Order: sequence, then structure tokens, then C-alpha cells
Amino acid sequence: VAFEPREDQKKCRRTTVAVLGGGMAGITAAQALANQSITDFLIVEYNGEIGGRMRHTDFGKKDDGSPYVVELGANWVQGLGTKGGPENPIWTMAKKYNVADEYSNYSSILTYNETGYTDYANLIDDYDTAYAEVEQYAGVILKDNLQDTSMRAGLGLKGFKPKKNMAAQAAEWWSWDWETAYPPEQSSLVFGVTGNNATFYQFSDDNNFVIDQRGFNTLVKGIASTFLKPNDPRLLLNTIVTDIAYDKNGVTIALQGGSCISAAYAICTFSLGVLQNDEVSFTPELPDWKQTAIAEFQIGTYTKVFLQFNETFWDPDTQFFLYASPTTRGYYPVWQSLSTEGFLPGSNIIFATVVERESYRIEAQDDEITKAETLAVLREMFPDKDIPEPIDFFYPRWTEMPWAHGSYSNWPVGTTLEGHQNLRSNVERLYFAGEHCSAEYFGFLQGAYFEGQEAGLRVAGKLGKKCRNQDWGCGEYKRYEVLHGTTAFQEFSPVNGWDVSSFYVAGG
Ligand SMILES: Cc1cc2nc3c(=O)[nH]c(=O)nc-3n(C[C@H](O)[C@H](O)[C@H](O)COP(=O)(O)OP(=O)(O)OC[C@H]3O[C@@H](n4cnc5c(N)ncnc54)[C@H](O)[C@@H]3O)c2cc1C
Repeated sequence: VAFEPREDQKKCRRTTVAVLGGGMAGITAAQALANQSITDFLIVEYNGEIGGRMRHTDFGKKDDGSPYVVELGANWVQGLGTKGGPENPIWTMAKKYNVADEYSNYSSILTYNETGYTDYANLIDDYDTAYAEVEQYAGVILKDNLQDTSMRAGLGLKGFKPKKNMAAQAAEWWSWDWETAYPPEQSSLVFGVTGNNATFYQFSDDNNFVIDQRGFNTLVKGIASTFLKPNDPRLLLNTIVTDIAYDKNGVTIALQGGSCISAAYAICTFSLGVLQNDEVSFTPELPDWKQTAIAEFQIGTYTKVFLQFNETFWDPDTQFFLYASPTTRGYYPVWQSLSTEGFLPGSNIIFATVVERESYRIEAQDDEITKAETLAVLREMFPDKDIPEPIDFFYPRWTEMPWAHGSYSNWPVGTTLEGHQNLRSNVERLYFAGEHCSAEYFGFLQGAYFEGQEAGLRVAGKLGKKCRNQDWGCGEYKRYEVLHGTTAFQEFSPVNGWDVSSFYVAGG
């Protein structure tokens, strides 16, 4: 395919495909290109290493003074797969690149409130019972082309109404908000259920927690090693995109510092947070249908607060500790022990997770205040223990990172499959990928994996390569300039990013 740059583009570095972002989606997009013998590409990445939201840090110290490595972003391989059944490609890759992980046992949980240990685990079972009925209801809505509603409405209709019962609020947070980073009020019923089905029923209901001391992004580096040499000049690290100019002939990418890249095609894998926060400008402005899709979908925030103590004062044989605040839903609700066998035993590290509103709240305050709040909660949970000051304390501020602006996306009430498809669709020669583009695995690493691959294959198709996927076709994405109130059942097909059945049931 001939690509004749305009006069003003001639000073830019030229490439056939510019892959914007070196996270999971960018790397699988480039791999798909390489697999189609398109080797003239550049990967442009803001940070000093690839992996994007698979990001780790040194934390605490071991007896010998060296630090542990903990994951700030993605931490679990979610939905592994069954023997002979479909396998989550993230799990396949985790095995291939010997990523160290450990089974997360969600039954290994103790429940607490402000008075200490209080057994309300039965409320998690009550939630599960209601949720099983919500699943059936979601199937009816989807098949009969009815209007979607919120997960809150669905749970309420099926009898789960936590209201002022703070233990029930905690049980619901554990079962819903923890995964989606949003409360049920703001989450689509249909797409919440189908997303859950695609990962946990199609693959399996297992989650493995990564404790690899090289960092979880070892997995992305492994994928990259199949087509990039060490120090490959096609990988541009510490390179920040400021503007993307696109038209029918190509894409020109302006970089911080004044240089530019001109490409026949570009694949933009920046997070929905980056797109929503105008971190990068588009020339011309993106069309209305695209801007609407970007504005409608939502990106959550998920924050892990790490504490290292000089002893493990909690039960070292339990993985999870659920806390119900007497006043505030989602106030340091889940505590996870890393000091437990199989994880980082003897590390005396525990971490709390907060999402959404509580994430924003703690991001806006000093570490010292957050530390005091977490200690106060631990002292309520373990009234018989003399809980000392932590010897190390850290949490990331995801919404403030200019290359992420949040953690991962969630399907809001009111967005149809057609509306979501516009998030995926290309604008001229500018293609999009990333976890938020996945209709079935949004939020998960596998979403980024599949969407990167598809964008790479579609661009390869435009560059004259043989079509590798007959299901969704090659080249341009389908898009909807006019959106309908609901998306008809027959449109739930691969062209709209719907590759697997919506009706998986528990157990595969
Ligand atoms: C706290 C947290 C917990 C999570 N937990 C899990 C989990 O347990 N399991 C799971 O499956 N998923 C989890 N996820 C989601 C998972 O991390 C994402 O779905 C996935 O990593 C997204 O990959 P991506 O390629 O779409 O985007 P990204 O990883 O965001 O990649 C985009 C890349 O673009 C780069 N970029 C952005 N702006 C610019 C710019 N202006 N110029 C140049 N480069 C730029 C970024 O640096 C980044 O490397 C979690 C995420 C977070 C944040």
C-alpha cells in the first residue's frame, strides 16, 4: 500500500504502522503485525519500560535488607481455563514465561466490623443466591432486546438489598465493587453479567495472584521477545505523544520535544482515562460518534495500600480479611495478607484495597492521614493486638498518572453494544485498541490482549495481508453513526466484538 507523506510530514520519522503505547494491547498489536510479516513499525511508549498498567514497585524489606516487589496495577490472572476447554491467553502466557503465581482462595476469608471479628460470611452467600437469579434476568434482557438496567436494580429485584446493613454492604462490595471498581448503581446489569460469564464461566472461576519478583510485566516482556530484539530500535521508550493528526492518507504523531512520526496507519492503545482527560490532542477533533463513546464509557480507580509491619499479627493462614465500616461503604474493606504461605511468607506485608470514591479521597490526602486511617481500622479489627506503626507504607495515585488516569474500565448503565463498538472503531487510518475496547473482557488483561491482536490483524488486512479472521473480517471496524436505544440480539456477533456466547453457565 503506497504511502506518500505530505510536505509537512516529510521531516518526520517514517514508519508503516505506529503502535501508540507499550502495554498489553500495544505489544499484542505489534506481535500480530510481525506475525503477518509487517516489520516496519514503531512502538511509542511514555514510560521507561513496557507493561503499562502491569506495573510494580520495590516495597518493604527482607531480612537481608533487600526490597520485596509488589504489583501496583494488574495482579491476578483471572479466569484460568479448564482442561480441554478454552484457556485464557494470559494464563497460557503466564505458564509459558514461568510467571510465579499462587491460587487465590476466596473461601479463605474472615469477616470483621468495628468491634472485631464478627461472622457475617453468610451474607456473601445471600449475595451469590441473588446474583444467580440476576444472571438469568440478564439473559432475558439480552435475548428479548429489552432495556438494560443497573446491577443495583437487578440485585434489589432478586432480593438483595443491603441498605443500612453495613455487613451486607461489605459483602456486596466484596462480591461486586472489588472486581468492577464501581458500585452496582453505576454498573450495567447485562454487560456486568456477560463480562463475568466470558471470563469466569468460559475459562474458569479461578484467579491466580502473581507474586513474581521480576514483576508481572515479565509476561509482556516475554510476548515482546518473540518479535523484538534486545534494545530493538523499533521500541521508543520514554517517548510522549502529544498530538495525533489523522486523515485518509496517514497519521502524524507529534512527540513531546518537537519531533514527529509519520505513519501509514496508527493503533492508539492509550487508556480510556488518557482519552477522557485530553492528555493527547487529535487533529482534527475526533468525530462526534467517537467522542460520545469515549465520554460514555467509564474508567474506575482501584488503589492498593501496602503496609509492612515487623510482625504478622493477623492470622497467617488466612488470605482475606473483610471489614465492614459502621458508617462508610467501601472504607478499607478488603485486606489481603502477603505474609501467607505461597505468597511472600514472613514478609509481614498486608494490603488494603479501596476503589472509586474512596480511591479519589485517599489520593487527595497526605500519606500520613491515610496511614492513620488504616491503622485505626486494623485496631478495630484486631482489638486484642497491640498494633505498632508500620515499617513501610505506600500507595499509588492512579488517577494522577498522566499515562493512565485511572485503573480499568467498567460498563455503565445505558451504553449499548453499538455504543461500545464506536469505542473500538477506527477513524480514517487511526485504529484503537486496549482493555476498554473489549466488549466481553473489558477491565481484564485478556481484553487488552485480544483487542491489540485484532487491531493489528485489521491493519495488516488494510496493508494487503491475507485476512486471518473470517469471523469479524479484516480492515475497518463497523461503526454506528446513529445509535439505537437497544442493540438487537442478532447484532451480538464478532463484528461488534462479541466473539463468544453470552450464555456460559457456572462451571463452563
Ligand atoms: C490497580 C489495577 C489493578 C488491576 N488488576 C487486574 C487484574 O488483577 N487482572 C487483570 O486481568 N487486569 C487487571 N487490571 C487491568 C489491566 O491492568 C489492564 O486491563 C491492562 O493492563 C490494560 O492494557 P492496555 O494495553 O489496554 O493499556 P495500558 O497498560 O494502559 O497501555 C497503554 C500504554 O500507553 C502508554 N501511554 C499512555 N499515554 C501515552 C502518551 N501520551 N504517549 C506515549 N505513551 C502513552 C502507557 O504508558 C501504557 O504503557 C488492573 C489495573 C489496575 C490499574
